[in-house]
Amino acid sequence: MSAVVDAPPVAPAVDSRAARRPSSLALLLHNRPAALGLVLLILVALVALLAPVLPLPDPNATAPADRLKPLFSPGHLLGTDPLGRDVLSRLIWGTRVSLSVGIAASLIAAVVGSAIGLAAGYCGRFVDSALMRGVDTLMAFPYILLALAIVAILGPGLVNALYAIALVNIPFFARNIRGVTMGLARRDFVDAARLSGKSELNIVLTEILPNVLPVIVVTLSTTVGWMILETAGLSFLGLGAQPPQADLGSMLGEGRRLLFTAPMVSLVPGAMIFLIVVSINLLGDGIRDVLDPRLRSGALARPSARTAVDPGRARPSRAPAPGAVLDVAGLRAEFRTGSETFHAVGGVDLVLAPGECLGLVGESGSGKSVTALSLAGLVPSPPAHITGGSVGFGGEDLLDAPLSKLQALRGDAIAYVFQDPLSTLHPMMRVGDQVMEAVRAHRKVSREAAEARCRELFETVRIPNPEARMRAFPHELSGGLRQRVAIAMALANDPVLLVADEPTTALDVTVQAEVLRLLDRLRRERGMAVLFITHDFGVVSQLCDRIAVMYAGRIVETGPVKAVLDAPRHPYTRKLIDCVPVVGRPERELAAIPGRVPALNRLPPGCAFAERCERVRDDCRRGEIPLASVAADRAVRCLHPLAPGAAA
Ligand SMILES: Nc1ncnc2c1ncn2[C@@H]1O[C@H](COP(=O)(O)OP(=O)(O)OP(=O)(O)O)[C@@H](O)[C@H]1O
Repeated sequence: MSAVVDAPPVAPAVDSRAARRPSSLALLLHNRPAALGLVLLILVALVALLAPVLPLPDPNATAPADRLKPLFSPGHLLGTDPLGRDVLSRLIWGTRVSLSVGIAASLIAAVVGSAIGLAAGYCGRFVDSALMRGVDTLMAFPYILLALAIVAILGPGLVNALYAIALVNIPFFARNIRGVTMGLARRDFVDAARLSGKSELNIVLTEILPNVLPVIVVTLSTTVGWMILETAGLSFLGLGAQPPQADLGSMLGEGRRLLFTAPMVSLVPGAMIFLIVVSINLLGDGIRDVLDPRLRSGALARPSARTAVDPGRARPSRAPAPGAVLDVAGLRAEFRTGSETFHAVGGVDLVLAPGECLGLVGESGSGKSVTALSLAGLVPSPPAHITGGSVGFGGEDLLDAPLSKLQALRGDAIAYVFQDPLSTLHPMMRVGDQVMEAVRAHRKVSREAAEARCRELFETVRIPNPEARMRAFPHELSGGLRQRVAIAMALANDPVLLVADEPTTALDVTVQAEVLRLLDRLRRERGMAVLFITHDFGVVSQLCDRIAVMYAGRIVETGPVKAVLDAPRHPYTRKLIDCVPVVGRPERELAAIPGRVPALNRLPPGCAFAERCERVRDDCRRGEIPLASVAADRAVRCLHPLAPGAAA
């Protein structure tokens, strides 16, 4: 048994720190701007809360003899205002008032607005129309005019300003929450709750509300600052806090007339408003990041145009495979989220000859898609990083190629077809236009020529009545037709390599058989190499020349399809094949594979399948296990492989 590939060892990554999920507070504090906002806000709130016990002069006690004292005067650290009142004392008491009013108004707006949004979004129809027309009416007036009108009716005063600010902000919450609720109300888990006999109110409170809550909290955290500003605005206009009570807005208003002679009187409350609003906004952004796991993992961050490749990555030591279309060696990719690292691809080798079809199979999460997407740098970074290996294509290593080269190859020499065309096709564009766009992205051709090419492609993939179908939108086509459109798009520029990631999983068996026949015909006619990702051994045996079985990010067995399926050598391949039902053999026992795939952030040393393997011995758990040649064009990553004659 000779070693085919000496892959660098997988780090025995049992890092207990990495395995722990960081708490929300830890994540919040990890975000520096948010942590700064939190600290500032806590400081301001603490000082405001402690106002009654701090040794401050009476904020409302006037002393005309002490009027407009400058900063750092004895007994008046921040000076005095035109009535001789201590500015520091008024600032602290005013901050207390402004914070309370801003937070109270936000809470009222959040509770009432969210209740309206939940009711409108969940009930729909008449309730939605009635509630939303009311909300639209509120939104139709400029907010400050509306607040002025409300205060004019109720009379000036801080409490009335609070009601006014809360009221004008209700539509903001109502609209946001209605939108989110409408999306959730049509989801399967809500139908399941209804089927379980839950009442509508119960569904709203236990199914919808918990899902909406992060949105409410995020909206709240970002609007408190805004409401403090609005309260200050009303007080500035003399409609909020009434003399002698201090709040930040009224202090600003009082200092306005002395802006040039005694600027500190207005600059001090202005600076405090700025500080509070900035710290709340920084904190609000941090809370949003923590509450949304997609933001935390980087999934919502705009991914860079290519997967990040570590500059000092481990390079393969083997010679390039002669004549191969694709020559992947020692490919390693990982996801870094927070303090955790998931080793999704751990040293994969793949070689594809022109016109060859290689089936990449393995359980869900084994790293098939990440491998396939890494070829053209399509795994989103953050959080992905390619940490090792090479991707030989067209005589160069694509991991070293500049972005412009990758962009020129994508959709041209390397094309992809995915499982769900509905999510990859543009919902608002006619399918013909999308295929034409794919052609024109890489070829300088006229619209007429692109249209003719599109028609030709639709005929190639056997879409009936191509003229009419070209004008259809994706949702107007059946699943099978949509997948044919996706294949036509992939073929638009005669790719040398087609990567098909479970392209038939969502289709029924008859359509699946048609699409497979189509792919088989196309690759034979065009000499196109196909990397076909699937869970389905039936599909592999029908379409592929060779098979590569993946487990926990590594190829564990590879060889010609018939040889591997007839007599698998790796116990994992054997188990996978045993899980497949065979028509006409009801007596055959279907054995589920016991145990689970190991966590990719805690891969064990040695064989990753050891825990689930009946043939495991001590040496399996020690050190690196190479992918070793066991016959012509066959290799297995196992120290104790099955005997060659052990037929499946
Ligand atoms: N954006 C991501 N952040 C963190 N981990 C990810 C991300 N994308 C994929 N992974 C992880 O990488 C591993 C490999 O995923 P991949 O999609 O390649 O599996 P797969 O074999 O194609 O599975 P399936 O057959 O279900 O599509 C999985 O454990 C997955 O959880």
